[in-house]
Amino acid sequence: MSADTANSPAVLDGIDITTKAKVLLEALPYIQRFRGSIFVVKYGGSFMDDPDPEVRTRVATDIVFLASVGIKVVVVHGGGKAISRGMEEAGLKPVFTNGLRVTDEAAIKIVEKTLNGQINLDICELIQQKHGRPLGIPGNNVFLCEKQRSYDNEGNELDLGFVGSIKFVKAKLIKKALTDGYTPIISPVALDDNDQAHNTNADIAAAAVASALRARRLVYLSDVPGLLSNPSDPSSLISTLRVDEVAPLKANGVIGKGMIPKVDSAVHALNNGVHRVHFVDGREPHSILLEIFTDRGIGTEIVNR
Ligand SMILES: Nc1ncnc2c1ncn2[C@@H]1O[C@H](COP(=O)(O)OP(=O)(O)O)[C@@H](O)[C@H]1O
Ligand SMILES: CC(=O)N[C@@H](CCC(=O)OP(=O)(O)O)C(=O)O
Repeated sequence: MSADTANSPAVLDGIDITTKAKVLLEALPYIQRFRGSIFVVKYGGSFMDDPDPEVRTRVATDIVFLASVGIKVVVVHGGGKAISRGMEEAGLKPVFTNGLRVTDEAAIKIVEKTLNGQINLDICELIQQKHGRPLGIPGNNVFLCEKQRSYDNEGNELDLGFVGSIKFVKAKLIKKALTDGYTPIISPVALDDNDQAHNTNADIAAAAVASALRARRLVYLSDVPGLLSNPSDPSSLISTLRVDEVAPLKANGVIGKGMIPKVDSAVHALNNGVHRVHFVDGREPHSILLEIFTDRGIGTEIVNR
C-alpha cells in the first residue's frame, strides 16, 4: 500500500472492504457444497429476446462462473419466440394447443433451423466469449421420443404433428461431455424410432435432462421474479414452495399459462431424483448467482418436503 492510500477509507470499487469480503465469503460454503454437483439450467425463453444484449451476456457469465467453481453445468435452451418469428416470416401461423406448438412438416424444419442452427450457436458463442467451454449438442443427439398425445376438453385426441414426448435421455453422452470439462448446450429437439425430428417443450426437456442426470439443482430462467402469488404483482414472490402446495395453487388459478409446464416439470423432476428446483428472473443481473450463492436467494425454490 502506498503512503497516500494508507489512511484512505477502506473502500474497494465503491464498497467498503469488509462488506466486499463478506459477500465473497458468503459464497464459500455453497461453492464447497456444490463442487462436482450437476446443475441443469433452462436458458430461455422470454428474456432471450430482451433488447438489451447485456442481459444474455450476464446470464452467460453466471453459467461460466458456476462451471469455473467446479459445478457441472448443463444448459437446455428454448427459443419459442424466435421460432414464431421464423414461422411468420415463412408465412406460417404459429398455433399452440395445450401450451405446445402445433408443428407440421414445414414448421419442424423451422424449429430445427432456429434451435439447432441459430440459438444453440448464439449461446455457445456467448459462453465462449466469457472464456467458458461450451459444447453445442442438438437435442436430436440425446433425446429419444414418441409422438406427444394431446386431448381436448371432451377427451377427443388432437394431432399436434411433430411434437415429441421424451422417453429417453442419453445421459452417458452428456456425462461424458461434463467429465471432459465441457458445458453442454442442448436444444429441445428429439428423434423418434424412425429418426424423425420432433419439437419438444424446452421446460419439459430441461426437467427430463435433470431427472436423467439426478441433478442437484434445476434452475428455470424466465421473465418474472419467480413464482408469484398474484401474477400481476411482481412483489408477491413466493420464496419457498413445497410440492404439496402446488396443486391448490393450480386449482385456484394462481399458477397459470407459461408457468404450468414449468411447475409441472419441476414437480416431475423433484419426484425423479432432482434435489431442488429454482425459478429466477433471467433479466435480473446475475440472478443465478444470487439465488445459488446467497443465504436468502432472490427467486422461488421448490422443494420436496
Ligand atoms: N403464478 C405465477 N407466477 C409467475 N408467473 C406466472 C404465474 N402464472 C402465470 N405466469 C406467467 O408465466 C410466464 C412465464 O412462462 P413463459 O412465458 O412460458 O416463460 P418463458 O418463455 O420465459 O420460459 C410469466 O411471464 C407469467 O406471465
Ligand atoms: C412443442 C413446443 O411447444 N416446443 C417449443 C420449443 C421451444 C421452447 O420451449 O421455447 P421457450 O422455452 O422459449 O418457450 C416451441 O416450439 O415453442
